[in-house]
Amino acid sequence: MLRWMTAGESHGEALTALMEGAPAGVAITSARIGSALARRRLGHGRGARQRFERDELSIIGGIRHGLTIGSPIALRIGNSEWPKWRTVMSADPVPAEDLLIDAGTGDEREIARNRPLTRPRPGHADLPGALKYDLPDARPVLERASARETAARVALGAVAEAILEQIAGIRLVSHVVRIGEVRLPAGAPTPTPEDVERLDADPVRCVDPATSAAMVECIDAARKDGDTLGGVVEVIATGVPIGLGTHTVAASRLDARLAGELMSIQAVKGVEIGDGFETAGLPGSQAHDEILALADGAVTRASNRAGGIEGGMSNGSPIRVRAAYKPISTVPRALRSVDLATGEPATGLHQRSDTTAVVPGAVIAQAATALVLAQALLDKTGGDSVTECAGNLRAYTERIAERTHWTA
Ligand SMILES: Cc1cc2nc3c(=O)[nH]c(=O)nc-3n(C[C@H](O)[C@H](O)[C@H](O)COP(=O)(O)O)c2cc1C
Ligand SMILES: C=C(O[C@@H]1CC(C(=O)O)=C[C@@H](OP(=O)(O)O)[C@H]1O)C(=O)O
Repeated sequence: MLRWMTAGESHGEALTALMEGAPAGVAITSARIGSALARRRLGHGRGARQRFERDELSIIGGIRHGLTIGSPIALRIGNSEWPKWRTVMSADPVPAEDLLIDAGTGDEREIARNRPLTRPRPGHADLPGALKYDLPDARPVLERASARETAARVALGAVAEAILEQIAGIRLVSHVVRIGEVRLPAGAPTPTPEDVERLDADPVRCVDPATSAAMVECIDAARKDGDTLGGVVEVIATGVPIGLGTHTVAASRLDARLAGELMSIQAVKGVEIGDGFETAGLPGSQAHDEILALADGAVTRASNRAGGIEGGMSNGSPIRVRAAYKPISTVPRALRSVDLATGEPATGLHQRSDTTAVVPGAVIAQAATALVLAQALLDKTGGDSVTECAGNLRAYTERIAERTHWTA
């Protein structure tokens, strides 16, 4: 079974990403993983940190000469800003005087880094985390809650996309469909994997230039107003064979697995499969995707409102999922809070923040989707090598083609 895990803190030395269960023979390079990491850094609405921080990728294990070798894949994403955080985030104890609020440098940013974080931000992990883990300072909580962790998941997502592509020809694309109140109009074209370069070039990863301009304006207005924004992203996977996931075990349903993984992304508060929320209001006669033809393994449907999943299984149509991001909780126009050290009224901590995470959020949602689809694909095909997995998939699809070959 394909499994993955990440470790590391936002301002720590590095993030670590581990993947177990990838077959041997998947072509993947640090350039390909690096370009996924670079894509996550694109987009209008992020704060200063994205401009100066660099992801320093190294492949530690599981890949040799550009091919996976079947062993666990280990990736390290070093943080170029580590020297500034070496004391605050030291794993070993440090002398108390080094952690004084003003360690003598007189540098305001240095002072801010060292100060205990006792003014929890409503919407962030600070308050429940500090109380649950019995910590006087929310620093350790926000360090791990931070979406910096998504760099590790995006790196793993690049491996997952290579697995999907090389075994089954499955490809993914992600885009932004809403930021604040600005929405992609109904009827706008749905992007395909061929549109990736164009989407990368757009400041808000939007297919429609007029909507993109309105989204940029909306982000700029929020920033000027000391506020933050949320929005909605969509991920589309094409070339998915029938039968990934299962109706037989609740937790193994493909839609359940996708929803769980997407919901695990920082700030995601809603997941939609296909037109889930809209179809809730339609009569059944208009809500489903009529089957127009079934021949030699190919299914023709009148629509794809189900987002390519029926009964917890892929149905051969493109998979289409959406994730709703809430607005960033470090609101410059700080929200009311209570100081954890004194119990006195305070305002939530604010040093710097993104205005919106929706644009990188699309890329992160794509990685999450790729990981779940790769896991479901390998569940279906089994196999220790790409050749074996692809052969098993071929035998299965040939059987479906055989079953749906109608002779007069
Ligand atoms: C790409 C990305 C960037 C984010 N940047 C910030 C930020 O600058 N400030 C902030 O308060 N939250 C930011 N968040 C959201 C927090 O990480 C998230 O709200 C927090 O961990 C609490 O988790 P929850 O919102 O899922 O409940 C970001 C999220 C993502 C996906
Ligand atoms: C570093 C990243 O995102 C960070 C995620 C984040 C948060 O609270 O989630 C808060 C911000 O960091 P800071 O509080 O240090 O300014 C973002 O920059 C990244 O995505 O690479």
